[in-house]
Amino acid sequence: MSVRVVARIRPLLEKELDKDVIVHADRVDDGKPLTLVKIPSPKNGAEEFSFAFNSVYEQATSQEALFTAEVAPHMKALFQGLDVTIFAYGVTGTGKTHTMRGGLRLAERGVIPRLLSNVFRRGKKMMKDTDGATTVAVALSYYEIYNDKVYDLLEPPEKRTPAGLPLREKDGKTMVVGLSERCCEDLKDFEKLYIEANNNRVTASTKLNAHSSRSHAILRVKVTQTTGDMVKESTASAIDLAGSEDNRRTDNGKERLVESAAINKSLFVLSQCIDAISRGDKRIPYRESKMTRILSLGQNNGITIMILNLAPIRSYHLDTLSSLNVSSRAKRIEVREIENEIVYKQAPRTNSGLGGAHMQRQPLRPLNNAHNVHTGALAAKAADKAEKAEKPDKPVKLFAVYTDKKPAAVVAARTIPAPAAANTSLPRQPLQSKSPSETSDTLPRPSKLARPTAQSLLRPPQPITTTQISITPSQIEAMVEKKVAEILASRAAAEAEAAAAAAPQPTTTTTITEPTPTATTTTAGTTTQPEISDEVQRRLEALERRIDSESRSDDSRSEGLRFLLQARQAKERGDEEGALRFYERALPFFPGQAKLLGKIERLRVKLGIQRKAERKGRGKKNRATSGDEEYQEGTEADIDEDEREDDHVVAGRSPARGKGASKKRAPKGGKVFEEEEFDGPASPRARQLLEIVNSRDLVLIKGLHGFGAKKAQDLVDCLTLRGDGASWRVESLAQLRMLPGMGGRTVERACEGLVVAPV
Ligand SMILES: Nc1ncnc2c1ncn2[C@@H]1O[C@H](COP(=O)(O)OP(=O)(O)OP(=O)(O)O)[C@@H](O)[C@H]1O
Repeated sequence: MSVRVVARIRPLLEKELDKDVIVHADRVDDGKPLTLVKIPSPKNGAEEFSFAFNSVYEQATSQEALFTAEVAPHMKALFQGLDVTIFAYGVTGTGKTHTMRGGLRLAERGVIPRLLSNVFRRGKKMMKDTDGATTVAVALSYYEIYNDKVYDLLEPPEKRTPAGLPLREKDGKTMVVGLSERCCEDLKDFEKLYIEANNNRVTASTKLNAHSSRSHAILRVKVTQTTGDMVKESTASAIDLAGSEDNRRTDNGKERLVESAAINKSLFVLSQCIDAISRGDKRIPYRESKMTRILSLGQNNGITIMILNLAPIRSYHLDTLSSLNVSSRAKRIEVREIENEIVYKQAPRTNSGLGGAHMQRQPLRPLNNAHNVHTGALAAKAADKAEKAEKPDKPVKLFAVYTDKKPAAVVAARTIPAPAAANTSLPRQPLQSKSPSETSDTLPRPSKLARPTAQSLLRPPQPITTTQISITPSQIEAMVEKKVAEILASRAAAEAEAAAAAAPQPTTTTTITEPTPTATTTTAGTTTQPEISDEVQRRLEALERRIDSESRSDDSRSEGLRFLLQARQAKERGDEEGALRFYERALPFFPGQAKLLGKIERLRVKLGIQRKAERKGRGKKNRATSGDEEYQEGTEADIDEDEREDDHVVAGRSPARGKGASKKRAPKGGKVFEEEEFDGPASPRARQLLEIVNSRDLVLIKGLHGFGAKKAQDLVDCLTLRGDGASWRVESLAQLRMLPGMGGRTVERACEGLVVAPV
């Protein structure tokens, strides 16, 4: 199923006039529902553009009507185990926060409080209908992404660290490490938490909106249904994106401009993701911003609803066209409606507690078992198969990383229900407590998550009988290697992950679960899956730790890149001292980087700041000189401000090049691009330049080599006028050269300024 995209036109605000209204809802035919948004061409008012959506809501639409039509129908699916994501998108001041949060009065309450009210009501009904056999727990996490950093809104601002919380991919989902989660008993509980948390959100006044959200806010509502020892978990996410804005209209000051750049960049990346998915590209640039990583549009399973908020008046004309363009393409994104797996409760592991809504750590499992892999149809098929084979009732264990050495009675004791909702806000505990010497005497080791058949879900779980098995060192090696490959592969490429998830998922897999002559035994007709020795367990844990630390280093790298970006922005503002400060702050993240050292050195010289080495006298002169030499040489590992992990081509001005660097990048004759970039097939660099130009994003265009504010502005105006609105695109560098104010040299320089990232 596709992402559902609906548009909502807000009513006129005070001081807005009827005569300025240019956006209308319309229908394809009389008697059909409203599905079209109509807006005149900015160039020729007599001409009208029409954009089709799944549904369109007029100015007069009430909060209740929107919720009833768009969100309430999916509440049942949420309780069936599907994740539901609702996000509001649009220009600043168009009503996103009003739609998602709304006002305090009953009629003005937005999607979020209504969603919570619905969840509590359903939960209570379910408990009542099952005479308490099923319990429903609701837990919230709430965070914002501000200037591409993640902050927990349920924690007071004093607790924020400058770097924010890191992200991590796990089981195909992006999670925030260290995020707190609060249990919520009822609507009152929620409201208290929510109001308090919203006070922590970064908002500020812009000319367009007195309370503009300067951050993307993400509320996650985790619903946990427990029946006996079966646990079904699903999450509703409500996302209020910050508004894209045109800085010409906002009168933003310096700080607001930095925020705005971050907001616009993440929204630009979102639009790039939407474009890439709708074009069917293999590579989707999710990782370019934290917001797109978290939103994972088209990657996440479940139901996704995008609400496009629109202002009806002329002063938003071009912005409205641009957001209509983006969101109408989002309709083409396919999402898989796949329920979350039911899991069996297990005794809490002592090393749990990375924190966050999804952060209960579990033993490493095969990837195809770690995703939401079974549809209702598959589950039914599995049940059918199980019945036909007259297999025993107990759940089939697909993968286990612990050796059960306890007698069956002890194993059975593990099925005693664990506390319903573990508070995952605790800091992460070291893993050492899992060593057998510390746990085996007093605590039984936690049981594994077993993948149940649908048949088995209907019956009480049986104790699992296991036997000690032996595995050779080479088998262990093979298992660990396979696991490493699986995990690294899952992180390596979004496309590989999407392809793997889209492919039919086998119900049993991996060498670990495959019975081998030594690993499988039969006891009283019950086939047990192979168990894994403590040694494997230890190695898998070491692996987990390695992956953890790798993902942390990813985050610190992006932190460093952020400083580089800030340095570049400062440089462009002419604030060389600021630029120097940011370069220096970036240095610890890229120790010894020749190019970075060179930049720092040159700025210091320019600003007349004496180098430490010079101050300390001759004796140390050599060391300082070697720094210079390093810069002159350039190295393979040089870092550019705009470097991005996943991209082949990176936007932005290329940093000043040392001899070595220019040698590397520029062909003879000083040209860093090939002639074909102008007339022949578009090179990656040319495509990147065209993408930036076609984005009409002033901040990005201003970042191009040789572009100042005026040239960028002229180009955006020219594109808008030239092509009857936001849909017209410059298709080639030759075409770009022909635009007024461009010319060969300008395009050439802009192209030169783009840095081709190493492949
Ligand atoms: N459907 C609506 N009915 C009544 N008032 C609305 C509606 N939509 C928006 N508004 C009003 O419009 C103004 C701007 O709305 P809001 O703050 O929700 O915009 P926004 O898109 O979230 O802006 P930003 O991105 O800057 O945070 C607010 O005063 C809000 O009350």
